[in-house]
Amino acid sequence: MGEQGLLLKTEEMYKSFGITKALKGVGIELRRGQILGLIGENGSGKSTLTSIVAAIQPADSGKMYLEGQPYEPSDTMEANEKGICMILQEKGTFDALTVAKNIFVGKENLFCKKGILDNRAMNRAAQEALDAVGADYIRASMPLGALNFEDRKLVEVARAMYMKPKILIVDETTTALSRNGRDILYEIMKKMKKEGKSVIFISHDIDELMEICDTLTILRDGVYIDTLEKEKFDAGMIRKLMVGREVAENYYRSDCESSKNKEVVLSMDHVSARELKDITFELHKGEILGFGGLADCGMHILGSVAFGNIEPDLGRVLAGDGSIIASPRDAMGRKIAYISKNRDQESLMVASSIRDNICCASYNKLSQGPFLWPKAQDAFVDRWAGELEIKMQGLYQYVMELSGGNKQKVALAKWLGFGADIFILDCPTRGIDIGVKSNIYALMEELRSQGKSIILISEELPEVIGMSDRTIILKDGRISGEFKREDGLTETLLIDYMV
Ligand SMILES: Nc1ncnc2c1ncn2[C@@H]1O[C@H](COP(=O)(O)OP(=O)(O)OP(=O)(O)O)[C@@H](O)[C@H]1O
Repeated sequence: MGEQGLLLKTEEMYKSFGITKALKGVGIELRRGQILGLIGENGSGKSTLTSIVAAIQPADSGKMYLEGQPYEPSDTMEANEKGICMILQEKGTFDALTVAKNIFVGKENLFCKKGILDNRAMNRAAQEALDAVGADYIRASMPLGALNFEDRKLVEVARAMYMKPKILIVDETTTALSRNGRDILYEIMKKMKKEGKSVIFISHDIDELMEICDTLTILRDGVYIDTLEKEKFDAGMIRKLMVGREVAENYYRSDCESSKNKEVVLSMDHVSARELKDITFELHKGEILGFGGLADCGMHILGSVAFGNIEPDLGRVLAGDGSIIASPRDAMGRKIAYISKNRDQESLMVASSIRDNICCASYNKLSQGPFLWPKAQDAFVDRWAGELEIKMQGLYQYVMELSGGNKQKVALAKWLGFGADIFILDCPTRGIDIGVKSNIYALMEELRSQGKSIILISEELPEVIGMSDRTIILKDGRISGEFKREDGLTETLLIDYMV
């Protein structure tokens, strides 16, 4: 490749956070019309590198070139003006503002005349931005807080695309999107490529990366490892380069038997709540019960209702002893744990330490009378953070400073430490790298063999099929099918019940 085709180049990028060396001399190259995938284990430096390119934070040292010229943006506005936009891993929007104000946050002056904001013009332009990315069903004048998690992400996509970027950076966004949202994003990437623009795409899904990207750059522990062109893509090789050792491809359960225990530990009795309609099921002891469907089928609400977060309009959620679960307090009293898909907002206290997050559900266990024993807390956190291999500087580090996958591990560590008997896991491996993913599946099998029960909600059908004793498919808020593990399930069969 001649320098001519080169759009962006980084050289010798270094970045440390205290004792953590997030980037150790990373250089990458991005060509015009290229979709470049970035892959690496949790904490390998992907978000750090791309957020420096998008000027969200500065590097400690290193050089960047855009179209052959030194590129030294002082803030995100300047990066935007130079054609670089980034869609963040977690929430980058404000609930209290309208969709339009979120799209034009910081750019309100585009719609100001003599100091007065022309809301109608702003709404019109925002609607055009939404329509242009295929999210025309989202209304620009709505408050953002009224949208679901997936649609909020699309607002961010519309905001980025309104800037007509030359380089779009997509950081682990597809796992936050519905199928429809993913298709929208893939279309955008393909269109950019056709127009000679470029994309940096971060994902943990190797199949997705191999399909979408032209080139893959692999990072490990803040170090550049290798770059592969499409014709050299090989899943086994990519995994090996990422982790530094061979990783088995098949990490799901190998048995084909369903659990036979009939003891009911949790049930829903004709529950209707928001988009859920007339849901009845029983979860048994020692069972993994999978829920699958399209992102808007109601399965994410189901998890929240089962934990008592959302009150049913009709029907009841019952614990095994027949008592009603009407609040998270009731749920925790019955040893029920819940991990939401909406990780940073609902599963974690990101502005608190790792220690507080892991201990917060277990203070009863860690206290004696009114006293909390710091040493007991430290040992507790050490044990569970170790079990999940959380990459951190120390127990007192803020959760917001962790990489995405390590945040997810903190959420899991909290509930494992709590000693829950029932786990409601909504997209538990979201953003988690393949090495740790297999540990989480092994952990789920172990919990099951200890007689614990799991509700696994996931948009990844292979995960649901691979791990569940029984699978329930939801469609438009209703149960459309129920299958046992031994039924020889395939994705194709289940998709027929989803759409
Ligand atoms: N603001 C910060 N303060 C302290 N440490 C940080 C901060 N941001 C990132 N780090 C650390 O830098 C390292 C690299 O993190 P980064 O988010 O770049 O990883 P990643 O490859 O994007 O991971 P993931 O796949 O989990 O999203 C991690 O150890 C992380 O904890």
